[in-house]
Amino acid sequence: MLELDGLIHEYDGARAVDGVSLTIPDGEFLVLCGPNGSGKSTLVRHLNGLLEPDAGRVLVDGVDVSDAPVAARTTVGMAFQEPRDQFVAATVGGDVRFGPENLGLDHEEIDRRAANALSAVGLDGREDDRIETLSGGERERLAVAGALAMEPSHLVLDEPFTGLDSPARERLLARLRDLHADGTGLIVVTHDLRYLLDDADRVVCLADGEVVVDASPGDATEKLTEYGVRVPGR
Ligand SMILES: Nc1ncnc2c1ncn2[C@@H]1O[C@H](COP(=O)(O)OP(=O)(O)OP(=O)(O)O)[C@@H](O)[C@H]1O
Repeated sequence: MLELDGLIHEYDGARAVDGVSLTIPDGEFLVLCGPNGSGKSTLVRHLNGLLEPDAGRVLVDGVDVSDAPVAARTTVGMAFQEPRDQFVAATVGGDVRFGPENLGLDHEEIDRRAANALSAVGLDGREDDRIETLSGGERERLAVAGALAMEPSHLVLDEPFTGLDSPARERLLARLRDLHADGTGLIVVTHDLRYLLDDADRVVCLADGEVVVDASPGDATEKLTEYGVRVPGR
């Protein structure tokens, strides 16, 4: 379970997250939406200790993330919108294998995870490609594959559909549905709900760093348009 308790984050005195409290049960598929600059990326970076709260607490399975950042990073996997700094190896295969290797898994398991993750994002057969030769969209897909390969209990994806064409988007959506069915918690950050609303359990919308909607997808849609979030059929 993930718990945010009165989370506040400021950049040079400007409040990006303004007292957010949320409990996210294991296995929940949560969509986190809101207009540009509403604090979504800042909020999710707290879930695995990439940022430290100015006030409030973040707990992963009851343990404060500040006390156990390594455990939090194993439990909560994350892939970002602009993955420039996320790569640790020179090649696609090296990068996607890096996380599982660090978990000390055996070779067969690492091979299985790497193959599954690359296939989910349509980068199968590209293991030997150098990352510097990938397009922007391919880099985003590789960042998602790196998070998938960790097989974390909670997977956080920040705008994962941005660089994807329609077949790639469908493939990733299918993988997310499978993960959810298998019990993985998903938190997908997006300002465009059109691809996700049918699958999500819950929609949370931020505006100016505060939670303004926290509802089932069916109940949330009417309010979301007020906050500039695209919903199906609108
Ligand atoms: N590293 C930073 N330094 C200073 N201010 C920042 C930094 N990162 C974000 N901010 C500011 O904090 C606020 C929240 O930004 P954040 O990126 O969390 O929002 P977001 O909802 O993810 O936005 P977007 O949808 O545009 O990605 C914005 O006003 C932004 O300008």
